[in-house]
Amino acid sequence: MNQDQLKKATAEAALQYILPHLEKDMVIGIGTGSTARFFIDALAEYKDDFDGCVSSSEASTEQLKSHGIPVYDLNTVSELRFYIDGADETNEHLHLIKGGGAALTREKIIAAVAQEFICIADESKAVGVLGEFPLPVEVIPMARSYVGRELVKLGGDPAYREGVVTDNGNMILDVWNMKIMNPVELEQKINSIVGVVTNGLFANRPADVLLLGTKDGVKTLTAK
Ligand SMILES: O=C[C@H](O)[C@H](O)[C@H](O)COP(=O)(O)O
Repeated sequence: MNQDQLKKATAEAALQYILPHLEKDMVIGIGTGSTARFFIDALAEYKDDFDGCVSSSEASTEQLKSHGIPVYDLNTVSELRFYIDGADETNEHLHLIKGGGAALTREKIIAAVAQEFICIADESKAVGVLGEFPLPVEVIPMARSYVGRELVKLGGDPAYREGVVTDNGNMILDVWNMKIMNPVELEQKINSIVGVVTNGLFANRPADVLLLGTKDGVKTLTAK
C-alpha cells in the first residue's frame, strides 16, 4: 500500500470507530489535511445519522459543505463527542506535531473542546522523538522577527513559511532542528512568547486514540 492508501485506510477505520456512537443530534469535530479529507469523504455517506460538524479550516468547511454536511460555529456548540484529525508526527505518548497545513490554532481549539480526539495517521508519522518535522508556530505578523529571535534562544532554527497566511490572518514560522525531549514543557514555553498565537505541539492535550495505518493493517493505539 502506498501512503495515500494507508491514509485512506486509517480514515475508514476512524469511521468504523465512531459509527456505533453516532446520534441524530451529534456534532463532530473535523480536522484538516489529506488524511482528514479522506475521512470527510467517508463520513459523507452517513450524513443523515448525525447533526453536523465543526471544522478546523476553511478548506475542510468547503469540503463538508460540498457533501451537504452542515458546519456549525464552535461557539454555538456545547459538546463535541469526537474530534478526528491527522498529524505530522506522533510519539508513543500520542504527543503530536501538527500544523503542516497551517491549521494548528483552530485544530487545537477544537481538540480542547472534544471529549475524544482520534488521530489518524500513516506509519511514516510515528517517531521516537518529535522534531524531525519542523515545528509550526502561528505568529501575529508584527511579532514575526521578535518571535524568531526568541525561538533561536530555545535552540531552534525558525524559517518563515513564505506566502502562507493562516485562516486567522497570521503567519507561520517553521522551527527546524528541534529535538523535542520534553514536548509538554516546550509547548508551554513557546506559547508564552509574546506574539505567538500557538504552536503545533499537541502535548498538553494529546490525542486519546491513534489509528495508525501500517502495511500490516490499521493499529489502534492509546498513550504509553
Ligand atoms: O495543519 C494541518 C494539520 O495539522 C494536519 O493534520 C497535518 O498537517 C497532517 O496532514 P496530512 O494528513 O495531510 O498528512
